[in-house]
Amino acid sequence: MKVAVLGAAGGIGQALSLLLKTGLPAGSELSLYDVAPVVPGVAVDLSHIPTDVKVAGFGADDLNKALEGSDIVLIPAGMPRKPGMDRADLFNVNAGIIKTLAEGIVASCPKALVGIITNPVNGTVPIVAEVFKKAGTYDAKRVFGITTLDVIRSEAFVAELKGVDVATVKVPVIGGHSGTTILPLLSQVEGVSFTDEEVAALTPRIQNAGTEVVNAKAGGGSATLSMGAAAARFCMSLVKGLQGEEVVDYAYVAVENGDAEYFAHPVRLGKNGVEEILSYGELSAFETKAKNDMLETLKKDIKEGVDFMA
Ligand SMILES: NC(=O)c1ccc[n+]([C@@H]2O[C@H](COP(=O)([O-])OP(=O)(O)OC[C@H]3O[C@@H](n4cnc5c(N)ncnc54)[C@H](O)[C@@H]3O)[C@@H](O)[C@H]2O)c1
Ligand SMILES: O=C(O)C[C@H](O)C(=O)O
Repeated sequence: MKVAVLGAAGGIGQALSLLLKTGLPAGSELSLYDVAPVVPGVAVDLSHIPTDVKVAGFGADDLNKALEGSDIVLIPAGMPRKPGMDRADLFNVNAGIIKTLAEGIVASCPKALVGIITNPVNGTVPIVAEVFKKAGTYDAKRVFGITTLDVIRSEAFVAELKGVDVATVKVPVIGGHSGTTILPLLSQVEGVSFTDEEVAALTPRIQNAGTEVVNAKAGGGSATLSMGAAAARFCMSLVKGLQGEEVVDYAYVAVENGDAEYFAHPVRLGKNGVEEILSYGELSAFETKAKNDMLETLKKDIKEGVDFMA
């Protein structure tokens, strides 16, 4: 199993690479790519951890070498937010980065499963899909926007609010990855119930959790450690799927006849990536309204990504 991390020298990239060095199955290869000159050093540093995962670092000119033969490519490359910015404000800078990296994937590992972290995820996932379509290598089952951070935050906040063991909490989160497009389905959390007031307070807390971190870091970036943990967890779901295990996880994927062209759903993962897009089930009246209200924003974000490649 070869996993490539593009943007591996950044805040997320380093945390994620550490977790993959210690968590990937024995015999795996971890390929670290970044335009920052520190990336070979990150690889050397990680290589001193005694696990059976081989690490190599690749600098700016070696994207193709970094990607060659990859089964999974994770992309946390690009600029993070500062206080006062929306994720959409990152589009102009990050769209070009994502396009270049997607072109590298076309050239070197067109069959890889690709997990996109770079914001704004609502628009960067369509860019990757459009690059692959242009090249004739698109397979909708292999392209994922990673929304696991919304899921793990929901688990943490629900456990904290209800005083239950976090290991037992499962919270479905659908939609997109910004503001109101993030829709936690609190009505479907098993074993606990919420008052209307709790739902009205917890839903925006989950939706604004990224901003909570951005403000707390006071200009020093956005979530990196929790995102590293989230991306590592999602990567392990992809790995298990590739190994033939049946896994269900949440991700922002292309959906036919869905609420929008791309929408985070529960998906059944397997050897080909998405084996089945599962229904998100019944929504409460609160969730139905929240979903209907955010669709215009989500569709606009998606169109921005598609139009960038037109
Ligand atoms: N999907 C999510 O839930 C989620 C969560 C947190 C952050 N993010 C996003 O992830 C991105 C990275 O955040 P971060 O905190 O790690 O930022 P960071 O600035 O710490 O790291 C970004 C890294 O990308 C590298 N980079 C820039 N251009 C590149 C290119 N063309 N090729 C390869 N590498 C390149 C930089 O050199 C840097 O090392 C941001 O866009 C941020 O908004 C997404
Ligand atoms: O909020 C951000 O800008 C980063 C990330 O999307 C998050 O949810 O933490």
